[in-house]
Amino acid sequence: MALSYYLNKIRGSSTDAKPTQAHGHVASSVGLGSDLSTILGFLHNSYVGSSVKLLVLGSIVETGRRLFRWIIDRSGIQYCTTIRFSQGDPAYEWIVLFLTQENVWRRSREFTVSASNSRRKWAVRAASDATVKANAEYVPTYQQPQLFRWRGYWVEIKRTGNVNNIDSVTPYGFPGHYAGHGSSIYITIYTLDMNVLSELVEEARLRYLEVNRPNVVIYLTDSPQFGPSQVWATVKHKMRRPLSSIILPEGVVDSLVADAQEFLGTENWYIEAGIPHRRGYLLYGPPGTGKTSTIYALAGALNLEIYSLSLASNFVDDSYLQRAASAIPKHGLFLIEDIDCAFPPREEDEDEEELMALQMTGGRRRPPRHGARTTRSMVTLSGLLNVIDGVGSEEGKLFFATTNHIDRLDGALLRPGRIDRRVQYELATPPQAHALFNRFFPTARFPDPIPIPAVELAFVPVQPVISAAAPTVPVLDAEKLSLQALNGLPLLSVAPPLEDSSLEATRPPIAALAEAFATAVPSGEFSTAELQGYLQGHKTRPAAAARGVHTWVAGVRSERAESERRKEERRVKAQQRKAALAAAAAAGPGLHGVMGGLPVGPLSAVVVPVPAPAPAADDASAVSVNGLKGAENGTHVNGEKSTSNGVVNNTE
Ligand SMILES: Nc1ncnc2c1ncn2[C@@H]1O[C@H](COP(=O)(O)OP(=O)(O)OP(=O)(O)O)[C@@H](O)[C@H]1O
Repeated sequence: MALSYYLNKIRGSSTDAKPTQAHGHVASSVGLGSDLSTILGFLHNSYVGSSVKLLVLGSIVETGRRLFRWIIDRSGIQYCTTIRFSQGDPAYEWIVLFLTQENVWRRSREFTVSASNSRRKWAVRAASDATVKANAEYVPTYQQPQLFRWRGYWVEIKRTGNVNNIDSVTPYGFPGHYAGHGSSIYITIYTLDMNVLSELVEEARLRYLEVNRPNVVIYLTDSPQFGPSQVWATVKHKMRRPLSSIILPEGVVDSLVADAQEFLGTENWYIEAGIPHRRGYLLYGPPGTGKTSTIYALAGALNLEIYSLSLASNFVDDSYLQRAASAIPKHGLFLIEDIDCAFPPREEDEDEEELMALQMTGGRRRPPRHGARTTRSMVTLSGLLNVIDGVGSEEGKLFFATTNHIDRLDGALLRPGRIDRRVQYELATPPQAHALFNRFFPTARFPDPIPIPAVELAFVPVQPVISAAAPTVPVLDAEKLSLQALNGLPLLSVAPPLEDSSLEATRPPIAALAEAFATAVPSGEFSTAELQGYLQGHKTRPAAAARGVHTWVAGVRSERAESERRKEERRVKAQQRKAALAAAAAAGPGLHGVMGGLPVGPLSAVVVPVPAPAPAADDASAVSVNGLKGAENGTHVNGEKSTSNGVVNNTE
């Protein structure tokens, strides 16, 4: 009754009679029958009826869908396969390149733009004109699932992450939300054939190798923002460097390459001999002698990817190192640069560190840490050795370490099985200087000047040039000169009378200049990098480079002497401060502060004996701590004078 009343109301029935309470069974069944017919009639005629029908139909379809899904799941029928690629894993790189080449993100209308750099961003081509120089990269920030055809199969791509957050653009160009996890790409292939998936991944990998053929791929570690398993999150691509560009004593590079090649090709031998298939190399020597360059060139020659890690990074501890090593794929080259920073520093460095610690703690000595290690790395020696020995370094991995301080390394690291080969790098020798000069000035680009016959020179209409600074000689650019001579053109003065230009015009052959350069470079005094830096300043002027090298050598020597002097001064001062701070700490509560690295207190004064400084030419005076000049043998601290034997004069 009540229902029919309200239905009538909705239909605009004129019956306004209020529903009355039915009494008795008959009355109520009659009422129900009339309600039902009213409802049916209502459903038949109104839009509400259509909606209800739709609702029922939808429910049936959804139930059917769920039932179908349930049957598929239970019966184990696979109609598609999904795989996930996580950022930080090398396979992520392959698939991103693959998708970019397949033009999957073509519908994107949102991009992040960044200046081109060596970090790989699989950006889309913004300009249709290929001649437009790609100074910027346009990386799509499109997150919608994409469907495309590959070899006749439907493939669906999904990406995770907040793609609109430009700040969180990854080195790969795919933005995401990185609060503890990186971006992932899901690929679903609609086929029952599982092989198709692995074929797709293999094709992606091959394309990646092909694209990177001219490059060496270098994976670097990043702070663990991409999650615990994603350590090699930064990828760089460097042009391959030919092995011939590495200038080392005869045979060094070749034997390294041959050794590594042999290692990679003898996996079975290692297995049969029961020896872990890995090989460790240590390249050691002064900075700038070519250690890193050798490794990069070797990796390029052998088609290896480099996984480079610095132990000094503040997020690299034992467990991170372990994870990083085990994430390196087979035939990856694991590189640890400056491996010495996992070892205790030498005494003098320790002094400086201790001094800093004392200053930071206001003169109070910090309790020594357990293990008494003051290294700059969080990695322990045992952690490092475990990684070199352990699972992480097996599976055909080459392990390279570099150091400038082999003396700091523990013997345990250097034993065969961990480091199988050591290569010492030295400061440049004259033959290296010679080879470097030839590399800078190849005769193909700097042909020997064609000797001008005297009779021909007599007819050269040279403009006399008057200059106070330079001699008035015929000034001829070497290259133009030879060209003109070859073309039979009259020889003319073609350059202003700068000293360098005149030098170049009349220069001897490159071989003679290289010889002169090599003779002028003292053996074992300069690194190859330093010589390279010098020659870079004379890129097009071999004669000037050869002539100026004497002056350059003298200049660098005097700079070094000056820097040595300053270093010694600093060392002495540091020792004095250290002694003063130690004394202040020993003096106890009377002193309660440190100012400018020196202890200060309200009334107390401490005078401590300090080691006599090395006599400096410009500072023959007694030690001055606290900015006051000392007298005789005494040392002033807080304005008071000590006695010659260092006894404390306390003013209190
Ligand atoms: N032996 C060499 N042959 C060719 N180039 C060299 C050589 N040594 C140094 N260089 C050049 O000097 C620069 C620095 O070299 P590299 O980084 O390889 O030196 P390193 O020994 O690894 O130095 P560090 O110990 O400081 O890492 C590079 O540009 C490289 O081209």
